[in-house]
Order: sequence, then C-alpha cells, then structure tokens
Amino acid sequence: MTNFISVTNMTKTYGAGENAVTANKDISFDIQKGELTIILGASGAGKSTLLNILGGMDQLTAGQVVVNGTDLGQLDNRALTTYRRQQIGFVFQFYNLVPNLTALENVELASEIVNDALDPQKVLTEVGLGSRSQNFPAQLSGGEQQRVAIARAMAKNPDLLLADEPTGALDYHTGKSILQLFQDFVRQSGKNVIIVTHNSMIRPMADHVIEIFDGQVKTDTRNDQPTPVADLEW
Ligand SMILES: Nc1ncnc2c1ncn2[C@@H]1O[C@H](COP(=O)(O)OP(=O)(O)OP(=O)(O)O)[C@@H](O)[C@H]1O
Repeated sequence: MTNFISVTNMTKTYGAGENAVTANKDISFDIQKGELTIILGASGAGKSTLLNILGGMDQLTAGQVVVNGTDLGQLDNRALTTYRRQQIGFVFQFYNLVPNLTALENVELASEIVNDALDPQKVLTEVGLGSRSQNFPAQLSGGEQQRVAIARAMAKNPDLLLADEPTGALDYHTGKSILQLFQDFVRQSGKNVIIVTHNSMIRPMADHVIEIFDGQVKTDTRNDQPTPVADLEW
C-alpha cells in the first residue's frame, strides 16, 4: 500500500504573540490510496483547520504535509490555487450552491475549471438527480442540494474529496443516504474521501478514523472490515 497523504509533525497557529491560537499541534498520520477516512472530534478540536490545510485553503505553520506527491508547505499562493482547482473537491455543511444557477449550471461551474472533468449531467444522474438538473437550489430539498454539491465536487474528477460535516444540516435518513454516496464513490472510483465530523456513531463506515482532541491526534485506528452505511444505526 502506498501512502497517498503523509502529515508529519504539522502545526498550525493563527495570529501571533498573546493572541496566538494553535489549532493543530504536532499532528502526524498517513492515509493510503483509496481510503474513506473520518476525522473525528468535538467542536473546536481543530478538524476544519486540518481539512483546510489538506485542501490547500490554508497554509501550515510548521512540519510537512504531502498529498499525492505534492509537498504543500513548498507551494506559493499561485501553486496552491492550482492544487485546489485540479486535485481537490470540497463539500460543505451548508452546500454553498450558487442560488441563481440551476443544479446543472452549478456542476458545470466546477467542471469548467479543470482539464479532465466528468460530464456534469452524467454525474448528476449518478447522485440520483438526473431529472432535476434544471431546478434551482431553492427548488430542491436540503438532501438534494447536498447531492448537487457532491456532484459538483465529483465532476472535477479530483484525487481527493473533502467533506466538512456534510450531513450536519440534514435529518437522519437523508444524512445516511449522503454518507452512502461517499462510501460508494470511494469503492467505485478508488479515490480518497475525507469526512470531518463530530458524530462518532458513523466511525464504523470508515476504513480509517483519526480522532482529534485539543489540536492533537488522540487515536488513529484502521478498520479492516468497514460497515456498509445501510447497516449503520445511530
Ligand atoms: N482563521 C482563524 N483565526 C483564528 N483562530 C482560528 C481560525 N480558524 C480556527 N481558529 C481557532 O482554531 C481552533 C480550532 O478550530 P477548528 O475550526 O479547526 O475546529 P473544529 O474542530 O473544526 O470545530 P467545529 O466542529 O466547531 O467547526 C478554534 O479555537 C478556533 O477558534
């Protein structure tokens, strides 16, 4: 197995002097190719900070982060932008769709900025929204909007899909169907998904769970036999 991601003694501090906040402290872990990884932790533990660094949205303060052979600490802003564009798909808690564009146009927006994009209509069909492509976000339920957001992230054909509390605004059953989509995507594409959550009940669905407490790695556990989302109850 090859390491797809290596994080070594990574520290992220916001601000300076008396006001400095160290959100990630000396974090180390590896992630293998094709893994569904869950980063687990309470509010304020430093999960989003870690995800933002992996996604090139923020720069680390110390240590090393290598994603798919790219040493993120060595990239200037311009190179980080290219990295974000070409290699990363993001899914957020509140979907972040453009309200005056249709579902299809929202997905096209992402596919247009990369070289090897997938067909937007096809991807919408894959997430179960093939017949809703002409609807605007306000005409879709929360779960459907999140499916559009996932289609938008997947259409870029990224090596790494990052999701920050993707079911945080959804009810139990809708949330479960969204998690199923991520698990299917990993199994079918062999690509990597990292889900950040505070919900420890979903940990059995992952291949790998990294628990963050107070900015540090508390536990790092691999799961040889992850549970299909359909069999999970919480
Ligand atoms: N841009 C920033 N400037 C200053 N402090 C920040 C910034 N971003 C995060 N922090 C601080 O870093 C710490 C970790 O925040 P982070 O958002 O990573 O936690 P989290 O585990 O994702 O929490 P939540 O689940 O509530 O989003 C917090 O104390 C937060 O206030």
